[in-house]
Amino acid sequence: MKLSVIGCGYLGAVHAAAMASIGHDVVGIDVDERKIAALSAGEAPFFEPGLPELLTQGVAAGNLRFTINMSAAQGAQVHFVGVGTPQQKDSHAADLTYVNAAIDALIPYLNPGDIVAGKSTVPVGTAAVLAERVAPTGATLVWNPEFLREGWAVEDTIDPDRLVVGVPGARTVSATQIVGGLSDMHEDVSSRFARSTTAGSDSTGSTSAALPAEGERAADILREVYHPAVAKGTPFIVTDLATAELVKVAANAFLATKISFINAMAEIAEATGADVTQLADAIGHDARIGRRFLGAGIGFGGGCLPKDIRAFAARAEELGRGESVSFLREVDAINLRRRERAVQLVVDAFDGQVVGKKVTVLGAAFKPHSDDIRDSPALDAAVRLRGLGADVTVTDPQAIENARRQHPQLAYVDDRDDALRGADAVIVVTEWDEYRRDLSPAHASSLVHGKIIVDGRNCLDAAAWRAEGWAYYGMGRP
Ligand SMILES: NC(=O)c1ccc[n+]([C@@H]2O[C@H](COP(=O)([O-])OP(=O)(O)OC[C@H]3O[C@@H](n4cnc5c(N)ncnc54)[C@H](O)[C@@H]3O)[C@@H](O)[C@H]2O)c1
Ligand SMILES: O=c1ccn([C@@H]2O[C@H](COP(=O)(O)OP(=O)(O)O[C@H]3O[C@H](CO)[C@@H](O)[C@H](O)[C@H]3O)[C@@H](O)[C@H]2O)c(=O)[nH]1
Repeated sequence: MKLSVIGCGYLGAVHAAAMASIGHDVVGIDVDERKIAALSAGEAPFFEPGLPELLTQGVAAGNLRFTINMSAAQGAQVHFVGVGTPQQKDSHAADLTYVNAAIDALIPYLNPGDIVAGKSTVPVGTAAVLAERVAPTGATLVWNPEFLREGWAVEDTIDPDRLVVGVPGARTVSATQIVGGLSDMHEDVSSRFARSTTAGSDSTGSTSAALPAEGERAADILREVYHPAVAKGTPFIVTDLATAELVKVAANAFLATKISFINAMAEIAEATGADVTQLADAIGHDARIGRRFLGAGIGFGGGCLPKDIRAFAARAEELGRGESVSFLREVDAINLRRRERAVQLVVDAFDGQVVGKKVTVLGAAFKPHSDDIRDSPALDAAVRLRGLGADVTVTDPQAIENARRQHPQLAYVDDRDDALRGADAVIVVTEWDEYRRDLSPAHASSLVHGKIIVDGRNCLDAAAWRAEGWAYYGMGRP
């Protein structure tokens, strides 16, 4: 199938390459000439495991190309839109400038019957407005939110844990509502539901939707796009536009809440001498809770969770439902307090005398396996420590170039051991294997000047570091 992917950043470049790898004929379009030049040469413009291989393969095979010309979208059957939706400069709301610009630029090249599939994370209600703008072209707008994690983006795109497609006119109804006869839906709903499930959606208890023809056709086309995942039984959930938009922000709100919950427990643990990592293990054994995303530490960052919870709260306010998600403000506040806490641990380790102390910051990316520094807790800590007068050196296996561009005032060293040499204190803020697994306390001891280590990710073996004579400080653990 011919596809276009508009916006070739962390989401779009991976989406384009992944779609080519499953056999589609893909053109990726972006306004950033440098990015397009790199991608066209088969090079990844950012670090994402597995992406270089897919790019080389697709570009060489001829079914993956990149351009800055929107006219290249003409003739594609599905147009994915994955441009950025950052936080607005002067508010918590999402900035939709790029989405609006991309749709406006695409409209002249749409043919009747085309599908425009929004992938950007947008405030609920955006898709309905865009659908009206697209409608005169005869194309159909659907919303197909993306759940990939950076660092696992290729795998998550090709083999997602679920696919969600919001289509126009759909009213979401659950199988139980229909089967149990509890629905107040129109009487022909069951036959339409049966049609949409036989089209391949539901062997998994997924919900589906009562679809008018346009929505049903759009859902079928998206099933064809994602054919390998659909064939292996990946839940394919068809909803209305608003539900699809909400699914995305609700998922991120839940993940952020889970992290802030455990970080709130870390605060209580700090006041009581308890160990939040043991607490997380213990509650995580309850299958209803689960251990994943209970990693207490310096908190969440990145280009998604922080801005998405803020945009969600801002949108809820606009809808007059601010109080429904007012807890997200607390989630945000807990998260930001952990950054302060990590910095305070360093300051306290020096009895408040941090001025002029050499502090090595291990990590700059917002998480390992990524070079993304958007709203990175690691860099936030580095900047704060420098602001307090420490002599800060930052190292990271992948993110130094991005970090230097954003924070040129910080000192950067590529090599981990060079960065550690002569340090008065070390703080681990991104749990790369290089710091978590491959750095032994004995080796670190041979490099540093002072044996103080702050474990901002609770990723080190506290006993092992202490046994080597280090003053070890974790986040919510003794
Ligand atoms: N990064 C992720 O892990 C991820 C996962 C799921 C959803 N999302 C969402 O996807 C969207 C994109 O995120 P990202 O991380 O890829 O951002 P990004 O900043 O890496 O990429 C956005 C790209 O869009 C391009 N762009 C901007 N305006 C354009 C236009 N008018 N036409 C064509 N291209 C244009 C930019 O040049 C940039 O390359 C956001 O809404 C984000 O919330 C991201
Ligand atoms: O137990 C945990 C897990 C994560 N984090 C931090 O949380 C942030 C986000 O991590 P993660 O969710 O793995 O990264 P992203 O790549 O930003 O992915 C999130 O944001 C994407 C963009 O919306 C979604 O598609 C993904 O499903 C969602 O996980 C990072 O700073 C992590 O260090 C913790 O502090 N503790």
